Amino acid sequence: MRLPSSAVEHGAARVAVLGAGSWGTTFAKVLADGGADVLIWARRREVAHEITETHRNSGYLPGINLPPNLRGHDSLEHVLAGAEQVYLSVPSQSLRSNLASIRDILPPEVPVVSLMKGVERGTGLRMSEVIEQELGIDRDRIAAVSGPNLALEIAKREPTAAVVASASHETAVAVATVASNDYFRSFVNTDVIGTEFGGVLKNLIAVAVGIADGVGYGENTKASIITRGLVELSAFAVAFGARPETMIGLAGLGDLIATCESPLSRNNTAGRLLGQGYGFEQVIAQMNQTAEGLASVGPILELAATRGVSMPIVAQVARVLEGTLDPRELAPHLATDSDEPQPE
Ligand SMILES: NC(=O)c1ccc[n+]([C@@H]2O[C@H](COP(=O)([O-])OP(=O)(O)OC[C@H]3O[C@@H](n4cnc5c(N)ncnc54)[C@H](O)[C@@H]3O)[C@@H](O)[C@H]2O)c1
Ligand SMILES: O=P(O)(O)OC[C@H](O)CO
Repeated sequence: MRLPSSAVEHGAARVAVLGAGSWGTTFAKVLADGGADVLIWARRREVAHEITETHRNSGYLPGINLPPNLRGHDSLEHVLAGAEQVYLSVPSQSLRSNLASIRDILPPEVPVVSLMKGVERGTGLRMSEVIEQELGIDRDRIAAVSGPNLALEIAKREPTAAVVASASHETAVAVATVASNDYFRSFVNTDVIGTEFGGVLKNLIAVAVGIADGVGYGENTKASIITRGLVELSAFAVAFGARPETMIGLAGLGDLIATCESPLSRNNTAGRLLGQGYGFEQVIAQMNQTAEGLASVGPILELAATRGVSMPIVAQVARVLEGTLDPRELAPHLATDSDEPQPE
């Protein structure tokens, strides 16, 4: 495999980012601010044009100036040609169809990096699994980035850390080398399962915290949901092969704190609207950005059932979404299987 870190040593790495929403654009800025020569693919020509000509993506990152070494284009062929690393940041449910469009034009051997935090409805597959399946590439070429990474804060250069996970340590290091700068530090690990599931599951707990917020409950309720949520997400991820320590790292606890505490979080916002009494369809209509948690609830509960993992908080979120549980009834102490006192 080509190791792009060498490209950094000898000059700017040429990287491609697919998806020009808030995270794709912010991550492209992270890469560009780290010295890479970045081309970002936008579905809409006017967005690509705005990025290149005015160094803005005003629909997603209002008030943020983008660097000149970040340019936009609406042609996948153009963006991928010559890329040494490829980053993917489209909504999780659209990943598979987007991969079908790049399968034949992906440069050989280059790392493919998921920036996404969802699982695929219908299959329950993590994004790296969808990439492996749809592109037919070796898993050593695939990496996933996750962590406490609220886009707008990072776009403003607020210091942040993330973790790059790959089955191949070399790939993780190559990606982390390019995806680091003076305000964004990438750590590495080889626990792809834990890193990806951390990003997916914290979204669901953030919806629950948002619901509690919307109802008007205070800090005790939210802290209880976050703490019990960490137990729940760790039990789930470990049952699927994650390392326990990953779940208390940046991609687990770190992201859980950021997403549950921030009004910038779309998942938290969606939960708050539910807690205020809006129905699922009304919430969807009010969201103009992707809240991955809403689509992940079903597949996560299906996966949990296959391994006998109890997920009381996520199950309650599902019931609020389907309208069978009053948001005021959501409670962090409820267990799905027993009313008897449980060990913490
Ligand atoms: N925004 C964040 O703070 C943040 C941080 C970390 C990870 N993420 C993850 O990044 C991923 C992308 O989220 P985002 O925040 O950029 O979402 P977004 O809603 O801001 O942008 C999504 C982008 O995908 C495009 N898109 C929509 N449907 C598409 C389709 N069918 N095919 C191709 N492109 C399509 C949209 O036009 C838009 O450019 C999600 O999995 C999210 O969980 C987001
Ligand atoms: O806005 P959210 O809820 O998708 O969260 C954004 C990031 O995942 C936070 O790390």
